[in-house]
Amino acid sequence: MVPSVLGGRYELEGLIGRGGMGEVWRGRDLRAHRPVAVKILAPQVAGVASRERFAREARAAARIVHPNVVTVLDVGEEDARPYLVMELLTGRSLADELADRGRYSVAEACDLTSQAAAGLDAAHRAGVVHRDVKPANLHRTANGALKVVDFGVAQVATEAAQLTAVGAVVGTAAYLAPEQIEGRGAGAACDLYALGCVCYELLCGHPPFTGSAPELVYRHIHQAPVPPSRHRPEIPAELERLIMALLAKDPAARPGAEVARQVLAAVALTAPHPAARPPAAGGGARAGDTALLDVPSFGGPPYGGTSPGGPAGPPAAGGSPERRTLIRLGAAVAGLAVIVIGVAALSGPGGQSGPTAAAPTATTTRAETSPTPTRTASPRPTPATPRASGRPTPAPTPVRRVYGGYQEWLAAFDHAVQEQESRGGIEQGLARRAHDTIRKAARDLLHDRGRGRGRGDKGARRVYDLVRELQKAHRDGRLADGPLTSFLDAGGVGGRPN
Ligand SMILES: Nc1ncnc2c1ncn2[C@@H]1O[C@H](COP(=O)(O)OP(=O)(O)OP(=O)(O)O)[C@@H](O)[C@H]1O
Repeated sequence: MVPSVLGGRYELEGLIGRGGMGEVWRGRDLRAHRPVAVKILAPQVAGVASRERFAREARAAARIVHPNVVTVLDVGEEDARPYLVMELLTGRSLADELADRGRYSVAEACDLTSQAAAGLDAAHRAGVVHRDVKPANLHRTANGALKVVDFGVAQVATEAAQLTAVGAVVGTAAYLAPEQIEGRGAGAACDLYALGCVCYELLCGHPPFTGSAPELVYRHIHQAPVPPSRHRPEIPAELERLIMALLAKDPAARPGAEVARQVLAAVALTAPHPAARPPAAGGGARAGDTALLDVPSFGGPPYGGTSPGGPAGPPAAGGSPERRTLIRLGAAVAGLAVIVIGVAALSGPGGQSGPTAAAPTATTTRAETSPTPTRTASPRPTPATPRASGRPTPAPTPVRRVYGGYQEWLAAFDHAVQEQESRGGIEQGLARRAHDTIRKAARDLLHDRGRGRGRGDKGARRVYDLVRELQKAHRDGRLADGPLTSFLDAGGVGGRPN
């Protein structure tokens, strides 16, 4: 029996679902007058030790404020049953979606997994490990944002289970890292292993290992996964390398969440977008041969030597492959970021002034849903000053300072177009052209790979023309106010057209 009001504040309105740990209810915060979701721990996992641990984990989870992590609002206890109050999510879990629709397109799978990686990165930096990453704990909201739910709950379940059955492992066997199974500690790297399993499943329709629980245990520990491209030949090579690295048996050999996010976001951007370009029937050549991001290996200590269970630090210092990759990418994009800011400067009112908003305050449109933007541009960069010839001079603080790179800025641009499409207010043809231009520019940029200016320059100019076209469409009423115009306003590409 569950009381109808918890803590004198949260009124329960209806059961959303039941899991191994308890029940999730739709409710209302009577004090703040807003809808909430309430997770109530099942009695069998609500022993005294578990209750204390649950409260600790919930408080830790509440520290993670990120657009890709469900917001924990409160934690309490009623009749010896601990409960957790969260933001109420719209949409459905990826497990439900997978069951209904089967595998995802490469672009969509990478976009979703990159969002999950962003959430995990924020958690790991806050010292919180999820330990039960799986499609059922990844929730896609109605506006397309992905939220990781159930942080820290698995640890409570593990401890509760160990009280009753020595050696019991809690988690979903298909996503358990070898070190978790063997009880060698479940640090941040176990979330990366599970993320690799999830990405594999979104792409192939099934996780890397299947079978009964004992078979799964054996396979996670001893078997090499079948490369996902054997199931789906169009999987790009760099994506396959990432997935195989995430599935490394040795936790120290797995990449960190931020590296995973970058690779996934880059692949999502350049993989064929089903809405814009339906994939050719029957597969065909491996798209990975037009590699985007060179990620030769993920050797080295991705967690900077943190102990199991500790936070994932930034990429290892010195010459680790991860770091070299980032530096190479940075070198490749820096010149172009400057060009784009430069041309943006020309698009300001009158065509002469500096960029009106070269210092966006939000990273991507997804970040708008967060009460606290994840990264902010501070201090405000100095605007680029166009030369008399119209060619830009290098901007001292390029966009990449805010977006992490031109590639990422393009990804945010593309995402803004997608968001605008999902809300309406943009002509279909215009949206399709925008996706095509942005993705082609991203491909051209990677083609250059730091070899100096070439196709990437042309791509940057096409992006500039696209911005102009969108501004004109806004003036002509073919593009309504929304996520895309906000992006253009905030993204260092000139002021809103008059
Ligand atoms: N904040 C939320 N807002 C809306 N629905 C939610 C929220 N959190 C969880 N749910 C939904 O509630 C249902 C039950 O979730 P719960 O976490 O208890 O179970 P599970 O994840 O399916 O299983 P388990 O806890 O055993 O891993 C799921 O359908 C889940 O998508």
